Amino acid sequence: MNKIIPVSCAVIFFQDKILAVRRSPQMPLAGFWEFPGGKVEKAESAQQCLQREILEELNLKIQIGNELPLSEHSYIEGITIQLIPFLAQINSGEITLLEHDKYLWLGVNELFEVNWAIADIPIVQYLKENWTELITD
Ligand SMILES: Nc1nc2c([nH]c(=O)n2[C@@H]2O[C@H](COP(=O)(O)OP(=O)(O)OP(=O)(O)O)[C@@H](O)[C@H]2O)c(=O)[nH]1
Repeated sequence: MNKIIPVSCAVIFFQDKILAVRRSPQMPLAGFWEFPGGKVEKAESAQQCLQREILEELNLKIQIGNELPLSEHSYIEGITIQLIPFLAQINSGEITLLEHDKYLWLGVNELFEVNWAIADIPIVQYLKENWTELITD
């Protein structure tokens, strides 16, 4: 039996760059870069989850935009992570790393300079291919 775990994540953009965060040593997949977000809980939408997680992880309030294509990956047999990415912009707050240990703003030519979690790679590739249409201020 395969279990699907929906995970919302935010592609936060600002001045032609997107925000990437690094998983800290105490997290699974430590050292890998990802988009901030987390598992969608019962009784919340993917967007509600994202507002909650971004506040918990970065102390930011965001405005959520379009949903981007899903990416699925199975790190463990029988469990599939279904990543649901949304474009987002910061509404208020300063980035405060409450769970991750590093963040970077990446431009289109820097996207692959970090070691992304495997499930993120198709999303990053999609961003690279559609950058101008997607990431405009
Ligand atoms: N948030 C987030 N998780 C990702 C990404 N890519 C990716 O493979 N994942 C995986 O998706 C899962 C999300 O778990 P999480 O630890 O961020 O979520 P959470 O805060 O709800 O976790 P918890 O309830 O286990 O504490 C992890 O297995 C994580 O490695 C990504 O870009 N963002």
